[in-house]
Amino acid sequence: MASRIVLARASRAFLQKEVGRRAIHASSAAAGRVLCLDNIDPVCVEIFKERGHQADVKNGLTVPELCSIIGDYDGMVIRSATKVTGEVLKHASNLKVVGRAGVGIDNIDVPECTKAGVMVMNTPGGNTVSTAQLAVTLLCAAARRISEADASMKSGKWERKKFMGTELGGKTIAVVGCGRIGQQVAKWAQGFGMKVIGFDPAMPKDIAEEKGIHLMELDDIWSQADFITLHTPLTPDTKDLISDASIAKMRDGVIIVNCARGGIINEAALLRGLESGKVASAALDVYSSEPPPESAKGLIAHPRVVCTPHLGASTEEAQVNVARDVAVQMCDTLAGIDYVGVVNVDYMAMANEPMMKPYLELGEIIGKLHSQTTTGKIKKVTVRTYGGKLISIETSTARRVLQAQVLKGLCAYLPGNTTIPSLINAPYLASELGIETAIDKKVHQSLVNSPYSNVITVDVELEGGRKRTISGSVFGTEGNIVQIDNYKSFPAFQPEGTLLTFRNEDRPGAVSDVLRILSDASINVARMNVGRQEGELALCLMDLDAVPAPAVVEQLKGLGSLSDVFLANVA
Ligand SMILES: NC(=O)c1ccc[n+]([C@@H]2O[C@H](COP(=O)([O-])OP(=O)(O)OC[C@H]3O[C@@H](n4cnc5c(N)ncnc54)[C@H](O)[C@@H]3O)[C@@H](O)[C@H]2O)c1
Ligand SMILES: O=C(O)[C@H](O)COP(=O)(O)O
Repeated sequence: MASRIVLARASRAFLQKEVGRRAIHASSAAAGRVLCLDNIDPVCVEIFKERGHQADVKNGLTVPELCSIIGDYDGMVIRSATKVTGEVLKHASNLKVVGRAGVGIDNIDVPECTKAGVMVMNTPGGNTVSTAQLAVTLLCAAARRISEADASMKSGKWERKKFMGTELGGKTIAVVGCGRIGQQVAKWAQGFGMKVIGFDPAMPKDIAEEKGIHLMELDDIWSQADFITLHTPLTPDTKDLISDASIAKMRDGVIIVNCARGGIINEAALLRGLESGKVASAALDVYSSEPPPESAKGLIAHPRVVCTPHLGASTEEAQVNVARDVAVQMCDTLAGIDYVGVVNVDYMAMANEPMMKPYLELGEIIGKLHSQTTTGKIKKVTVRTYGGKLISIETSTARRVLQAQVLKGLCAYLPGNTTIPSLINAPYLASELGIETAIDKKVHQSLVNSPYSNVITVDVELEGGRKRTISGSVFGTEGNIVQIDNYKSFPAFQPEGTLLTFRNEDRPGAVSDVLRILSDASINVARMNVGRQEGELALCLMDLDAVPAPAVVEQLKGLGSLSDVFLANVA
């Protein structure tokens, strides 16, 4: 028990620290510090300053330099150059949000950010036109061999016969990834009179047809296309999409354009395709490593490769767009007003809805109570919501945010957890700790025919099959615990501060022994609740005005009439 008390105190210190560190609610619109990296357009800093934040611009930082200063910042703005790794996050003790001024987030370790309770956002849309324009420019340049002809002329030659090109009109272009940029490229390709086919698992066929894109299975695309243009993110599914195997299925003389991400093309395979003549030409803006290493020089130097150094978003217009978007989005998020562009957690706006407040507070208390009044490893947590006002706010987002808040409370006191839990990382932490989670809309059997509405029930399954259930109900705006396991006649109560819970023999004197020990230790009992069950020990909860010393709890544990003595902090 002593070790549980030490843990409870340490965890409380943890939580207090967390409140100052991570809480992002509408009330905390205080000025923050934001670090702007990667040559972001100055409009970004202007907006942060207008909104009362301190914004520092630093370009070209080394990883150690970044690690040494990031602890001072609430927000960080990056483009593709800065890598947000676990190492950087270890030093980012105040960081709340990483804002990517652009689309690709493959330079950000998103799971590590989630684990650290840091939101990640991007600004899709701001550089769509710019990047689509570069893709079409490269497509034309590759089709008309512009860079070869340019190099030839610059070397003093006049080689009119050498650079025979190909027309786009009447040819088929495959757009792989039909999102914002892919659709824009498709539109302009149609302007050239091209037939557009495409592949995108997330795009409905009818919408694609409306946009003039004939969707096909990926495997069927290769043999149909004269041109292939890539517009997907780099994911495990898209890594090495262009490989020896896919190139072998392509038409002879195919032209490939990549303005999406290096890594989608296997560069060694592409070089082999160019050398064999299977691939007529390739146009590349992005590389598997940037700047490309020595080993990629053969590809870049190939005469039939047109290349640019990741310039898709490098137009004045796009840079202003993404810098403005990221600043506005981050200011709103830091103020708890809005969460546009956040990619790693989708329920923050719901969490800030005023009507959610009492439910979230109650859910967190139930989570804290569970982990502090249970021995044994927690295997599964099921959150149930039922009745009254809850019905009107019951969306899947509301239920998930409630589940996250319950898990936040639970993880704060869970042995084995060393990470500060937050609304952002709690579901991740629970899963890392091997806890299965579920949401259920059915009322728990202990509350069938109960008079309570607006009920949150949390069932916990422990290793070995034991189960525990705690239910709470919101009365007006106050959360109350209304049921623990199957104990009957349990008066509803609002837990505050320090709770002593125990099971006792249901006979005269059992509870008064406890009161005597507490009184000898000068600890006042603010409130007391007792529940009973036929043939079982009674359950007693006492709200204490002070935290008993470990020796006092040991004395209580020594009473032969008690079992399951726990001290819980629910503040
Ligand atoms: N070169 C540059 O400077 C530059 C600039 C902007 C964006 N980009 C890159 O371009 C990519 C596309 O940007 P966007 O704004 O169009 O993003 P987007 O999210 O609007 O579109 C991406 C599309 O790819 C699809 N997709 C995902 N996995 C796929 C798969 N396995 N196969 C086929 N399609 C798949 C998605 O469903 C989505 O429709 C981004 O990943 C970004 O990294 C590069
Ligand atoms: O994903 C993106 O938005 C582009 O790759 C742009 O990257 P950049 O901001 O480094 O130019």
